Amino acid sequence: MKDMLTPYVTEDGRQIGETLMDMRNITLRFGGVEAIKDISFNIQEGEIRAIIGPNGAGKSSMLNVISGFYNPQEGEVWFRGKKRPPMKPFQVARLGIARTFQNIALFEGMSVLDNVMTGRLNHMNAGLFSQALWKGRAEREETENREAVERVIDFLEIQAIRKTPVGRLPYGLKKRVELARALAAEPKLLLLDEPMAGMNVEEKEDMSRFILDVNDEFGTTIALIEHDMGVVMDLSDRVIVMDYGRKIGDGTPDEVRNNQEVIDAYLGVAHD
Ligand SMILES: Nc1ncnc2c1ncn2[C@@H]1O[C@H](COP(=O)(O)OP(=O)(O)OP(=O)(O)O)[C@@H](O)[C@H]1O
Repeated sequence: MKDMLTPYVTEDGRQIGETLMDMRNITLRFGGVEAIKDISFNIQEGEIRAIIGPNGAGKSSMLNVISGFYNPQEGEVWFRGKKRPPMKPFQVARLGIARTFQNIALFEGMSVLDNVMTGRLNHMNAGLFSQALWKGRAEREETENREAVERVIDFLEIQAIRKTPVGRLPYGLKKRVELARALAAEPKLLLLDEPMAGMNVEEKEDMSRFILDVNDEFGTTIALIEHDMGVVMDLSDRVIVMDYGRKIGDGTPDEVRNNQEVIDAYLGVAHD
């Protein structure tokens, strides 16, 4: 296997950079349940990195550790060359990590535009007091936020529904709006929790295209959990396979496909 810790160029010519996120010996427990058992892996700048595994393997728990929803009992989280102390999710978001959720978490009564705008909250620094003191700065910030939101709305081709309340949209479009909101934050690392869940074939194709375009055009590094194996193998540069809280495989889609332990886990071979 090639040394993935150094920058490399993918088969489709994308430049992958240095390590962006480094998870070192992570263990996460819920009471007596070890959801993550001593797992290490890295995510390199520009990569599309998938986490797969059977139900209950610990995938969501891992995404929740990355996004600060859970702080692991053991191990270290390194981001952009610095060890990250235990943090709250909003602090992690400020570092440049945005996410979408398995069950869509949008404001159903609000328009698409307003929902996407909430993705800019981390960029809104001018409080009421400073707005009064430095009106110019607050106005500049407002313009920047509007422009960032409009860019994302154009990019994800949701201009036509920008005024529509999210509650009236079909499922596939809601998922796209959620992606838009995460992207509006201009994250360094984008976490997608089952972006294709519940979608039909056409919606999955659209979502795959948008994920690839986001990665290609914005250079956003992406980590995703996804159950659709075809999608995972097509989209990802490298795949981590979890089973019962352990990491049983890590490598390119081909390496993972040919890993006997991974094959056994998916075929349901009994554990000792
Ligand atoms: N908040 C929690 N409290 C207690 N146990 C939990 C909690 N969250 C997850 N677990 C347990 O941790 C283990 C891993 O769960 P997790 O949801 O991370 O798996 P998963 O691979 O994402 O599963 P799925 O594919 O079904 O979403 C499971 O045994 C689960 O019951």
